[in-house]
Amino acid sequence: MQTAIPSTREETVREMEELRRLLHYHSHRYYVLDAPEIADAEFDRLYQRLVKLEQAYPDLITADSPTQRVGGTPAEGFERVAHSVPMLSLANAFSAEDLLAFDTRVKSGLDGEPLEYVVELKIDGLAINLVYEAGRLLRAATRGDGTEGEDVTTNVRTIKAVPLVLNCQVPPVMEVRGEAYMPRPAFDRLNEERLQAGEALLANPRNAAAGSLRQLDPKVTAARTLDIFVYGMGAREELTVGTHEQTLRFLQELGFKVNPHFKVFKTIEEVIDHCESWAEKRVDLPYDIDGLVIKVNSLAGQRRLGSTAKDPRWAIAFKFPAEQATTIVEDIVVRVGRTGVLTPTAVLRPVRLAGSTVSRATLHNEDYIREKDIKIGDTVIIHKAGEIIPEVISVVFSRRTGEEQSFTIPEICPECGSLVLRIPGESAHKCINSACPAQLREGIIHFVSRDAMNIDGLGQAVVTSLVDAGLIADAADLYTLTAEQVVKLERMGPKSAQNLINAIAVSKQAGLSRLLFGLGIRFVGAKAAATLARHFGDIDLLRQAAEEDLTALDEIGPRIAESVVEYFARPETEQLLTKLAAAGVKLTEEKRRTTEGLPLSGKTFVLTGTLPTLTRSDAAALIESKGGKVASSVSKKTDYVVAGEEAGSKLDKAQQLGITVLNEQELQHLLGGA
Ligand SMILES: NC(=O)c1ccc[n+]([C@@H]2O[C@H](COP(=O)([O-])OP(=O)(O)OC[C@H]3O[C@@H](n4cnc5c(N)ncnc54)[C@H](O)[C@@H]3O)[C@@H](O)[C@H]2O)c1
Ligand SMILES: [Zn+2]
Repeated sequence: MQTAIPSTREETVREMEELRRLLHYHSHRYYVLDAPEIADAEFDRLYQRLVKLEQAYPDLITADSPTQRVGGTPAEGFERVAHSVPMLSLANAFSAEDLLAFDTRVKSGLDGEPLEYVVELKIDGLAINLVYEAGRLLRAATRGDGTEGEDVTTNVRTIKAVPLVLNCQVPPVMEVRGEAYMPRPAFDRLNEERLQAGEALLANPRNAAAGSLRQLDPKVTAARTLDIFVYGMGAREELTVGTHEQTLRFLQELGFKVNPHFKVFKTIEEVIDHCESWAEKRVDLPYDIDGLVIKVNSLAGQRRLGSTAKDPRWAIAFKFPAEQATTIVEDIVVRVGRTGVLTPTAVLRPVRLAGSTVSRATLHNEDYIREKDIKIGDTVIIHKAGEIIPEVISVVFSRRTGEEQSFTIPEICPECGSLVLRIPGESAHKCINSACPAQLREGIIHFVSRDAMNIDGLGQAVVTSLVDAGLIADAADLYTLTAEQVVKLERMGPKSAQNLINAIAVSKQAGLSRLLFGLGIRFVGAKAAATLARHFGDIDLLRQAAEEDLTALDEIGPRIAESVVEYFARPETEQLLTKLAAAGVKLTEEKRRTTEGLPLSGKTFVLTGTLPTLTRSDAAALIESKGGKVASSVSKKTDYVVAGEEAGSKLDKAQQLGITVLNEQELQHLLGGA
């Protein structure tokens, strides 16, 4: 999509019309049919584009523009209900800068009055308005277009967390608002059942929740295990609370389920830190959140700020980088892994996803491709959560043209030409050649990966060149490489060669747990590796362990134990370990790490910009080895900011907060000349 404003007015008019048409179409699919065709991030991009054009040409804003209206239209089949207080949407913030701008707007709206923010999780479900009369649930409605929603009372009654009668004295009429959602386990179960029944899978828990609440048969809703968190009130007569926080506590006392993770802050900087911290923590929640909601705490302040036609000025939604995106499968290629298994991979038209550009997604195996019916040329929705490689979750069948091509696993290995066989009883296909060069290469790629030895600068391309040039025949050979050898590789300058050698040297201290994982012992994942390392503390003790010593440990089952014993009995393992030890690679692990007594214990560092010789992760490893902590964003709790070339907003912030800024040399000095 273009980013510049079109040069002529006619072009702008045309683009705006097209955007409105697309946004209406997709809103209908999303809000009314509960069957989106594109990922939310793509919808948001189209929407932001329209906002930008409307800002440039305010006279071209039409009353029916999606930027002027809330949500969708109520669906057929339900009674319509008018909301006594409109149910608005929320403006979005996609970055710290957006939150700072929100803070500035709020402060000027309140003439600089002292201010507090309440930050809540943004549950990814759908808004429900609950009307209580004399303490009894009278009606429940969806948001609809904000003015009128659908009457879904009978269905909402099946949600156990919705109190039908309230605990104590309440005003004669009271409206409570909350988010109905489907917990992740219930969603996975539902999709599993649909898969068995040959029905279309639901795109995400939000759409599943919306679809479940809008069933004409309440028995279906009841079977779907929905839940609700409430977060505010609509009409609120005769209430004495003065802040949003008090409202939440009051609702809790009345017997409503309020999400426990809300917090009050005095500054926007603390709000930003808090929001960023949830980007990782959220994967541990049993339900989906798509961001956090920041609200002005004082209700008087909220009233003073008021609302636009679409959203309140006293609140904003901070959205995480998108985890889903829509793109096209341009090709399907096969990669041979370190165990010889062939993994089909989709080559995608590059697309932004969860903060990075993605051009590949795993397709796991042939059965997976069949099940999802993925073809070359298909438009697909892809998904990425946490650190996991993106996955294709579904095909947008309505975009099929008939030109798409089916894919089958090749019968001979694309790397060595040997025969490929399907492993009996599994869905995997495998190259039968145990000396297949792909296996060595992939083994090294695994060895240096982030959760293993974590060697920066050793990506796929460099490893491939090293293997192809015959410079390494096993992982231990990495440690005898010299900068002179490395610099001869294609696209390798003297500086990056030296950086690579530094990073390899740093990895010698990675410790037993990372090493064990990096060795790629069958069934030994990062977690089992950590358990083994913590328990044995030394690779020699682990090598002598019998299967029953291993299975005695929590989390180590017979399959892992058998595999570990078999691995250490191999002569080539013996050889490899001898070489690693000779190279000075650490083969032990402190049984428990404590930072007490270390020189940097209790100090928090933030790294920004490019340092002259150390990569970020090497610098972090050095700091941590001296007991320091490395954080991702600058706050008042930061002790030092280490800044290199092209340091950005973190450096500005450090200067604002008066935090000590170090260059690499000063850091090295602090580390004791390390
Ligand atoms: N993929 C598509 O085709 C498509 C189409 C239309 C809309 N969408 C997506 O829908 C979203 C826009 O929907 P929207 O207008 O409902 O806005 P929104 O969902 O971004 O924000 C408003 C809603 O947040 C919810 N919410 C959750 N927790 C809350 C809390 N603690 N306090 C207050 N509200 C809370 C409420 O339901 C409220 O109505 C966007 O993410 C957009 O990408 C996608
Ligand atoms: Zn092969």
